[in-house]
Amino acid sequence: MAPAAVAAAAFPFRLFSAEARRNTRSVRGKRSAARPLKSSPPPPPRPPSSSVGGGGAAATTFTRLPLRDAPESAEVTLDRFPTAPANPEAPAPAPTRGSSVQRLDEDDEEEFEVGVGATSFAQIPLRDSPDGVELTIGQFEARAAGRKSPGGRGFARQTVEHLDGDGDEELVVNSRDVFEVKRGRKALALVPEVLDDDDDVVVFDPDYGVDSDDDEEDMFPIKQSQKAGATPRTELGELEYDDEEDDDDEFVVFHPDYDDEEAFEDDDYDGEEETEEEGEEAKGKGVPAVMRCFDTAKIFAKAGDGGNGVVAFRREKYVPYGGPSGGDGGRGGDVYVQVDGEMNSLLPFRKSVHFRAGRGAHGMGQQQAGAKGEDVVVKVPPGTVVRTSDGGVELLELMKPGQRALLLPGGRGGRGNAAFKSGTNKVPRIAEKGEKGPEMWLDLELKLVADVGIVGAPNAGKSTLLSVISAAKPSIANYPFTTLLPNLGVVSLDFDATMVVADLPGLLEGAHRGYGLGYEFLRHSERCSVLVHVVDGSAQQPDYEFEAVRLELELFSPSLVDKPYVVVYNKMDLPEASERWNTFREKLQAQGIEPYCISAINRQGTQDVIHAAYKLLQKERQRIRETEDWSGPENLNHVSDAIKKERRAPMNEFEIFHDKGTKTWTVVGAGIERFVQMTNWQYSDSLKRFQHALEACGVNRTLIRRGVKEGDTVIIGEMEMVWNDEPKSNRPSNTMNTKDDAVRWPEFG
Ligand SMILES: Nc1nc2c(ncn2[C@@H]2O[C@H](COP(=O)(O)OP(=O)(O)OP(=O)(O)O)[C@@H](O)[C@H]2O)c(=O)[nH]1
Ligand SMILES: [Mg+2]
Repeated sequence: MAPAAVAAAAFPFRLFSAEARRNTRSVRGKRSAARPLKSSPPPPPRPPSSSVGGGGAAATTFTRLPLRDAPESAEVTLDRFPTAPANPEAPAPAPTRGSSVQRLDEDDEEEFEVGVGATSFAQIPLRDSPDGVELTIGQFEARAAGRKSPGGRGFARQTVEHLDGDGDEELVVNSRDVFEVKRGRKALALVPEVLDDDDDVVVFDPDYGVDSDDDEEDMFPIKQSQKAGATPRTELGELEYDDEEDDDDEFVVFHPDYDDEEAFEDDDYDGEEETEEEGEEAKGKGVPAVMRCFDTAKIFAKAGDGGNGVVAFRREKYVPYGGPSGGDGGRGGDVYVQVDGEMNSLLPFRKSVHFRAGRGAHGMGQQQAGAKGEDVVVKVPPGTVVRTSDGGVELLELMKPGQRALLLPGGRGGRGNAAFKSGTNKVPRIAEKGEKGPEMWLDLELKLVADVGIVGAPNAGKSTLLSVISAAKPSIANYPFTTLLPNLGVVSLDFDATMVVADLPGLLEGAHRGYGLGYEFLRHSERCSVLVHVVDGSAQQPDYEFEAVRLELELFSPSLVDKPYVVVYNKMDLPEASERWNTFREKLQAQGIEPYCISAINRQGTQDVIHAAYKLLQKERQRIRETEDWSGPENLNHVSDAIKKERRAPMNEFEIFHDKGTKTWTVVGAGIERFVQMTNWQYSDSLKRFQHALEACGVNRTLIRRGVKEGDTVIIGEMEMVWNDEPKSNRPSNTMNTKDDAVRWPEFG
């Protein structure tokens, strides 16, 4: 049943745009003709309408634009007015006119409905713009034919990119209709270029993040230029419907409330991507290229939506009244994050940004449940920290190869009508939609992971030591703070064993409070299993220096001083160092420490240090293994646990916000919003159940108590309704207690 018809039921709410809200992002049609463009920028600011475009493509072309926004039988005429071409010399395109109605398949996931009028077709001119400028290319009026029309005004906009100098190849990066209806809201339509099937014509789908596919990687950045604009024409004309063109177009119509900004929210391609070369230079000053490129990444993850449950009844020979047999939808696929020991950078995430698990299959007749959606595994290198992009909350720290976390659990499948059978309702005409899978943007950061950290005062010779024991080439100089960022080196031992050694910036007194450069890197040294403490033998008081650095470590974190460590007395080639060696050694021996002496620069004594450190490392690894066995595996699924918990939120926990100006009441509550999201309005029993739910969980009562008035708007999740004061007798009050209609609550989990 169409939502409009459902609305006629005698309940306090009249539905007017539930489906529109729900479908704000759905897309129908041929994807090949109009592929989402990943690297599209948000639309540029509108050019001043007075400036006439120059240098645009010679040809103005047309596309047919199906606008479907109507109840089934309504007819809408959409009049459109072609623009003045960007090139004033070129002839203006002929006005065209069209009117048609199209009914989309209700079972199709990608169908959409919009609450403004009827389906109609129109032609609008495309591609008459200079590069990268958003143009208003036509204006039109929309009205419903043969009935009192809501009336409205609209215009079409597009942004074009010319791919090469001679203008042969071009790309419509953003083309949409904007129309306003009387309520003062806006509706947007994204339209594809359909004249040819070339892949170079791409429509920017604001939901592209969710629909990404691998091809998108080939997209190139788009440079924005604000060179010119075009003049919109407002002259009226009639559009002609062109039968020749295929009408299997992809298009999106947004709900009136849909916000322009929001449409591009998922697009994290900020200026950096567009002007990669210059952008990075400017941004990354002073940061080594390797650090700024590969140590952070931003990705989008979405768990699969649950499949829909269906309504079906058994129809068999000799079984005259077969019961309900609609199966449940399958669960959506999950998103996992897993540590891959082979990876050592976040570089791959520059290319693939979107990770979407598959949606669950819909239920079928004969009580067959739909299949579960496919899981997706995001592979990250060891040492990856996962945070929410929004707010920077740390979610996971994934250090060891093989670690795996369930990050986003797939949406539950909707129940089919077989699940709604009860003693009082033997022919339930109701089924749920699948639950939406959660989605989020995530920031990944790769932390330094080294087995051994070289610590010590500035200028002690830490980098020199690393340079002689590994192939690393850190900068070495005779002044403090030569090392600004940690250097990593892989040390190979004789017996085919390796360890990763980090040379850290020098530690000063006060480092634990942020003095010097050491603070950031003390955090890194927390991840090392073993420390090598280098002491400058040529210092005035080497033992005092040693104590000071130990104290800094302790003040920063007691766990650091508890780490096994090796003390290395350096610069033994210098006379002042060798003179003080014995005193130093005795002092440390008194504390139970056996120091090593080396001349890093001459590579003397360094092998002993390596072996000593490696021995400690092996012991430490063994210890970690044992304690891990004892403490059991870490629970890495707390993010999905939290999401699952929220899914169980009771429906009667909600808050109501009232906006007096717009007479809007917004009901906010995870439980009730989930209920709304899973309600499938195409089934006749759904509205009844929904109304019962509102009664039972106290939404109606609370609204009445707070003074809701006839005609006020009530919004719950994706559902928007108008409050209707009904005569008492029609109120569905106490329906919970009536016999004929037991309310079945959604099962959470
Ligand atoms: N004579 C002598 N000089 C050394 C030795 N090891 C390092 N040096 C010198 O000490 C100075 C500092 O060396 P680095 O390796 O840069 O010291 P660092 O500890 O990394 O210093 P920061 O990075 O500034 O904390 C350089 O001039 C080195 O040549 C050594 O064994 N003998
Ligand atoms: Mg150094």
